[in-house]
Amino acid sequence: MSPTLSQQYLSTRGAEYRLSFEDVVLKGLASDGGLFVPEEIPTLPAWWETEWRNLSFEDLAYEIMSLYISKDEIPGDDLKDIIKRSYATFRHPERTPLFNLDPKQNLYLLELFHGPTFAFKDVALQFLGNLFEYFLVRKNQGKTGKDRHHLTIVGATSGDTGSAAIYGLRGKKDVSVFITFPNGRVSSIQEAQMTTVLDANVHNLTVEGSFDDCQDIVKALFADKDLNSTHNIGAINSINWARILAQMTYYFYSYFSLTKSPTYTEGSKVRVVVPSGNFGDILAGWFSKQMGLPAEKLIIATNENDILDRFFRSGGHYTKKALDAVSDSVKETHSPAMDILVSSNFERLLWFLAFRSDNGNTADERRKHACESVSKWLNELKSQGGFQVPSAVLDGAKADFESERVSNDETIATIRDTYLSCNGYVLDPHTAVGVASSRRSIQRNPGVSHISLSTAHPAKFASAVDLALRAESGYDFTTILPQEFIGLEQRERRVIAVPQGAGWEGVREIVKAEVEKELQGSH
Ligand SMILES: Cc1ncc(COP(=O)(O)O)c(C=O)c1O
Ligand SMILES: N[C@@H](CCOP(=O)(O)O)C(=O)O
Repeated sequence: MSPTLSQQYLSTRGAEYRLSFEDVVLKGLASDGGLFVPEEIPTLPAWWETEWRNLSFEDLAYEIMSLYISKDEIPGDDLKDIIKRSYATFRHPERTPLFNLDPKQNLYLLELFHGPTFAFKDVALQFLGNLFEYFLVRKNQGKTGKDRHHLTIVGATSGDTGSAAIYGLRGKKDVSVFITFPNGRVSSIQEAQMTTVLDANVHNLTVEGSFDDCQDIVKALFADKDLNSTHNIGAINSINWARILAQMTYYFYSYFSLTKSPTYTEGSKVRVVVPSGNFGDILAGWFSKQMGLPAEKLIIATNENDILDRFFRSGGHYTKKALDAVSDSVKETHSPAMDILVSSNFERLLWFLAFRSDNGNTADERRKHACESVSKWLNELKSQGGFQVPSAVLDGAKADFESERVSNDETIATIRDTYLSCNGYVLDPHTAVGVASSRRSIQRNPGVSHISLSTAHPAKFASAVDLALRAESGYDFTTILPQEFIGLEQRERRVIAVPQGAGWEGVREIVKAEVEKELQGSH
C-alpha cells in the first residue's frame, strides 16, 4: 500500500521533504529548524460521522492516525496494539470524558487529566513513548552493543510536558530522556513528579531562566550537527508531529460525546475553547476542523503571555513584545504551564495559511513559496523580535480562530465563581483561563455549545487553587488530592542544576556525559 500525501512530511522551512512518519517522529525537528507537517491534510469521507460515532476512544484514535501513517510503516495490528497499551494507563473508561459544567449555558468541560500525570499531555506522550519503543525495537533487532540505535530525547518543560514524557519513557530500552525546566517556575507537584523518577534513563536539568530559555536550549541542541550525528537527538515537545496527531482524537471524541448527550440541542453549533501556550493543543483542533470536524470556531485562550491574542488584535503582527510593554520577557502567572513568549506550533499554522493564500500554479510551487515565507518570518522574529503577515494569511486564521486574553485576577475569580456556581467543581488555573474565555464567547453567541478543554487536574496547582478558594466555607484541598500525589513531595529526588551562564553548550556536555555513563552501565 503506497503512502498518500498526508502520510509524507516536509519541513515548514523547505530543507527536507517526502519524509516518512517514522523519520519525522524520530527526528522531531527538521535540520533547518523547521517543523514537520504532512504534505496534505486528509478530508474525511461523507460517512465519517455515522461510522465513527460509537467508536471507543482507542478505535477512533486508530481511524484518525491511519490517515497519517501508512500501513507499510506500521501494520494496522501493530498500531492498534500501540494505541491500546497507551490508553490502558488512563483511569477513566472513556479516557477523555465530557462533563456538563453549566447546563443552562451549554458549557461542557473536556476533562483531559485522567492519564498517569494528570494533564492533557498524557494523551500524546503515553502514545509517543510506546511509538519510540516500537521503532527502536524494530531498528535494533539482532543488534548488540554500540551497533544499537540509541535515541537521546531532549525536552523543555514548564511542568506538564516533562512529567508526561518521563512517565511515557521511564525504563524504556535504548532511549535516554533529558528534561530541562526553569528553576522555581513549575509547581511543586510538577517538580516532584519529574524529579522523583529515579530510572537510570531519566535526567532532569534545572535551568536559571524561563521556559523559553529551555526551549531555545533544546532547539540549539537540535541545530548542533555533531551532537545529532553521535547522539540521535529526538523530541518529546509538541514540535514532534506525533504529539499533534495523537491529540486530534479527543476533538472528535468530544464532539461525539456532546452530540450524543441528552442535554445537547440538535443542530446547535459547537465552539471549542483551548487554554494555549505553545499552540500544540489547539493546532490538533485546527487539523481536525480542516479534516471535517464541524466546529464553528476554535478559541485560543491565553493568559497574560498573550502573543497569540495580540496577533489577532493587532492585524497579524506576531511580536514577542507588546507595544506598551517595557520588555519582552515572559510574565509569571497563575497558569505557569502557559508562561511562554513564543508559540512554537504557530509556525505550522502559518505554513498552511501561506500555502493556501498563494496563487502559484502547482501545489509544489505553492509549497515552496510557503516554505520561503515561513523562513523569512521566522528569521524576522529572531532578528527583529517580530513580523507582519499579509492580510490573506490573517484572514485565513480568522476564518477558524478567535482569541481571548485572561488576566491573573480573572483566572482566580473564575476558579472561585465556578466553585460557587457549579456545585463545588474545582478548576485548575489553565482550565480557568479557558472557562473565562468560554464565558465571554457564550455572551456573544448564546445558545451555541461550548467545549472548554480542561488541561490539568487542579491538585497540580495547589497555590492558585488555594488562593482562589481558601476563604470559601466547606472548601478542603485534601478532598481533591489524588492518592497518587500523597507523599510524592517527600520522596527521594534526582536533578542536575545547569550552572548559570552555561548555555546550551553546557547542557550539551551534561547530555554527553550522562549518556556515556548510562551506556557503560547497560553494557
Ligand atoms: C495545563 C496546561 N494547559 C495548557 C497548556 C498549553 O498547551 P499548548 O502549549 O499546547 O498550547 C499547557 C502546556 O502546554 C499545559 O500544561
Ligand atoms: N506547557 C508545556 C510547555 C511545553 O510545551 P509543549 O506542548 O511544546 O511540550 C509544559 O507544560 O511543559
